[in-house]
This record gives sequence, structure tokens and C-alpha cells, in this order.
Amino acid sequence: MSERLRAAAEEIWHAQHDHPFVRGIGEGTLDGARFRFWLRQDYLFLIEYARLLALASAKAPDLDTMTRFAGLLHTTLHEEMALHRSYSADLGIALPDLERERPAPTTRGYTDFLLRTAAIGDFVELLSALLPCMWGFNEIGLALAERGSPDHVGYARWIEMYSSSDFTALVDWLRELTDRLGAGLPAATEQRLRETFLTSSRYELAFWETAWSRS
Ligand SMILES: Cc1ncc(CO)c(N)n1
Repeated sequence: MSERLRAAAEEIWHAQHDHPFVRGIGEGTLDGARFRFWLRQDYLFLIEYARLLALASAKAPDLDTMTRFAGLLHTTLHEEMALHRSYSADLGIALPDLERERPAPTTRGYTDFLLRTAAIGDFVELLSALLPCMWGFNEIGLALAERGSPDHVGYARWIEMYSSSDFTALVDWLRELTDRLGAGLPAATEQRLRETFLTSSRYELAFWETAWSRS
């Protein structure tokens, strides 16, 4: 099912790869103010995203899945958010300021959508909402890593995080889980899951666009 979801969102994902913010990360040309805006908003995003992972663990259909989501929650809080904290330290942003940031409408809209889906949808729907977050960042990270970044690039740590073999393995696992739980669903259910996947994909694109144009 994950391949069909990805195919339905091709245009949106293509626009993400092509977005000047994403290209700027890869080429090392993204200006500091835009990255700074993204970093502050993404930290808020990750706090809510961590709640989503906690809900996924709570709603997991079996102990193994519950354990993996608890691990993913831990990795997000301690590794992915550590990346943001280290960039913030470099940029002179104090931790309390990072947490006190006000969410931009896109950040608010996206995290509300994710948590709403987790709260009232079933587990597969939650997975469909979550998949574009991790899979999208991994696909972008891998594409940028493959293109290679010049040595002077300050965004190398960003690219390393999202293209790492650990992050890639997590995405592979999440896709397998979606394929397993999404197998043989009625067409109307898959249609609903596709809409959820598309909504998250649109928010992913809007997140880059907001950081590009609002800062
Ligand atoms: C908006 C957004 N989507 C996905 C990820 C990856 O976890 C992130 N850090 N931020």
C-alpha cells in the first residue's frame, strides 16, 4: 500500500525535492534567517510529533509494535531533537526561547491534523498520517546525500541525520508495517487513508514554503 500512497502524492513530493529551501540545504546556500525560522518551528513540530508517537505506542496492535514506537519516541526526543538543540546552540538561541516560540499557522495546522488523526482515527490511519513525515525527510536526506555536499556546507549534520542508516531502517520498518496492516482493505478505506497521506504530504510541502517565505 505504501507504494500506492507514494504514487498518489508524487506531484507534491516532487515539489518538495524541487523546493528552494530543500535545494538550499543540499547546496549549502540556504540563508541563515530561513534556516533559523525552520529550526524554531520544527522544534515545536517535534514536541507535538513526540505526542503522536506516544499515541501510536498506546494504540499499537501488539507488544512488538508498541515497543518500536516507544523506541522511536525516545529517538525523536533524544537524537532528532538533539540535532535541533545543537544547531540552536550554534545560532545562539537559548533552549527556553526555543520552547517558548509561537507556532506559525502551518505548524499549528499540521500538528493539530496529526494529533486529531491519532485521537479519532484508527491505527492504520495514524500510520498514513505519520508516514509522509519520516519517509519524506528520509527521501530528501538520501537524495541530498547522494548529490554530495561541498565541505563548507553547514547543513551536513542535517543531511547526515535524515539520510543515516538508522533513520532509513526506521522508515523501511514503518512502510512494512503500513503494508502489512493496510493489506486487503476495502477500496473506500484505502481512499480515506490516501487522503490522510496526501494531507500530511501537503503540510510537509507547506512547512518548507512557510520557512522560505515567512522569515
Ligand atoms: C515538518 C517535519 N516533518 C518531518 C520531520 C522528520 O521527523 C521533521 N523533523 N519535520
